[in-house]
Amino acid sequence: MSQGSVPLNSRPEWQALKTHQAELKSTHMRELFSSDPDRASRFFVRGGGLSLDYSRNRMTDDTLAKLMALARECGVPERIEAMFRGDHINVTEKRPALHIALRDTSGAPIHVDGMDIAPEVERTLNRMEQFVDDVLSKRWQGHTGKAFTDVVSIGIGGSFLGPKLVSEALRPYWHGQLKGHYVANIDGTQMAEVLRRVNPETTLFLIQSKSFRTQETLENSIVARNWFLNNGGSEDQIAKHFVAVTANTPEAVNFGISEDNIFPMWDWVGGRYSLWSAIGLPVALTIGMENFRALLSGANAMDQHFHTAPLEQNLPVVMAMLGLWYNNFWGAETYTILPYDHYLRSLPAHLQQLDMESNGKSVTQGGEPLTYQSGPVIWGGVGANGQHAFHQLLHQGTRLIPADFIIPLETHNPVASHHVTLFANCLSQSRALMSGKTLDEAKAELKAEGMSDEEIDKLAPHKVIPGNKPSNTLLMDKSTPETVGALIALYEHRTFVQGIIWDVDSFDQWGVELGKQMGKGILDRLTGDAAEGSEVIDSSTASLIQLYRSHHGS
Ligand SMILES: O=P(O)(O)OC[C@H]1O[C@](O)(CO)[C@@H](O)[C@@H]1O
Repeated sequence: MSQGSVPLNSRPEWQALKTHQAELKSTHMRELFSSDPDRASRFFVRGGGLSLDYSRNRMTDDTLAKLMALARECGVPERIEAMFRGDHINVTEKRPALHIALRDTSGAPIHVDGMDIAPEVERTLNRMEQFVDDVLSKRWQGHTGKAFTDVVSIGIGGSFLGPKLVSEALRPYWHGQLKGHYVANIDGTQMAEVLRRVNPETTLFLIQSKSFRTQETLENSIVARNWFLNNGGSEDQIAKHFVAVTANTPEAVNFGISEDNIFPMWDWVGGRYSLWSAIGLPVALTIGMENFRALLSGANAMDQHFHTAPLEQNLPVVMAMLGLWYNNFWGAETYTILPYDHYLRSLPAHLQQLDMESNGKSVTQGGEPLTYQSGPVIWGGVGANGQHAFHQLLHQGTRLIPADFIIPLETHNPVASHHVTLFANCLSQSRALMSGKTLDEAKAELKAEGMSDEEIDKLAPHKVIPGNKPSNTLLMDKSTPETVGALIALYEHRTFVQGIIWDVDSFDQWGVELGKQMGKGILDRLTGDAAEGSEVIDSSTASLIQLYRSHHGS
């Protein structure tokens, strides 16, 4: 629902933040720390097993109060309630967004249009459990009676990024019986590389597509089926090797998947929020159902926190409002995610889809053009590698890029003194971003090295690091199913809260449709199948098509 007639950026709470930003602009975070020794303990919040130090932000108590006033004015508490109640918060598609229901193990009813969906969620989890158990106990085997050794998951976007992230994040929990592979891309190289490594007698394929209409997934699934049939399998054995997860059972059946092998999805779960559903099957198969349920319960702990904590102590809300502070009041165009944990290396890619597909919008829920910025560009990479690559720009570039540092207090792999060194790297990066180095400090350093005054004057400006670069530090005890679940749920809710303030529909993705629609026409032209009198296309596309066709002699 649109939030009334006063545009967001004309409201008093917004204007107050604008004025406040102008006042705070010339204050360096160094000053904020030196004038306020309790800062770190005050700007610290815990929730769902995670802890957040957000003291290294361009903010004071007043900033927090003003940000929360804006959150209240925009109806954040009411919209959180609406989500948990199952209201149609996805307004353009007229449906709820109830990923929280997938991890609610309380048994309490959750209604979608008057129907309690909790029993269906539990039934599906039990079916997943049975399936995982059948495969792992070798009751469900390949067509020649051999146990499965590999699972190939075919899906793209939300039917790929979430499960892949969680599989990697929970590598220490793999039971080792099954090796997981993911194929998303329509670039045939990915499929070819996977098929080269697996055996048709011992490979299980999971076709993951909510719509069962996604071209990449369908074409890859056809390749997998043909490969199976050309390598010893027969039509009536497909049921032993192909399982689907979809909300579109008729299409999956049409494709040749046995109805018994189809796990449900629901239209009240968005693709990028679906890893908690049967789309998580590749994860459950590699870590076991008990660990998968622990993942759900970690996410549920974050849901409870999000639902009940006051805004000022609400982790997703605090992170959302700080992100918005830089996005809308300080001109930050991008936001970086820096996991200091090798197991979380795919987190930036997952959050990129989660956030950019959700909040990459330019009209309000009521269809009015936005007169302020919505979601930023999300990017990132694993620390400490990034320190030797892109961190230079964070430290000395001209852009303001807020960062989230994410690190577990304990590693699964206590190799030499690596973890404590990694931890030191993480803390020193966020500290360096905050404090920087002044010209006087740079000069003093060079002087101590014995450099001449003339050389110092030339070199010192290059050694100045402005600092005052904001970051959050998110901590967890260890990367476990529970903490990884909570971490992903935290970012889901952070995204939702920002969408509330910007008054966009965070649960639709109409923008991706145009490329899909145009793809068919261009494919027909590339293959020479375009009908007479097809739509006129621009000269750039036409000449690139020509280039491709002449390269292929057509
Ligand atoms: O699960 P499906 O229906 O194949 O869709 C895959 C992905 O495609 C998208 O629609 C974007 O193209 C995503 O929202 C979704 O996660």
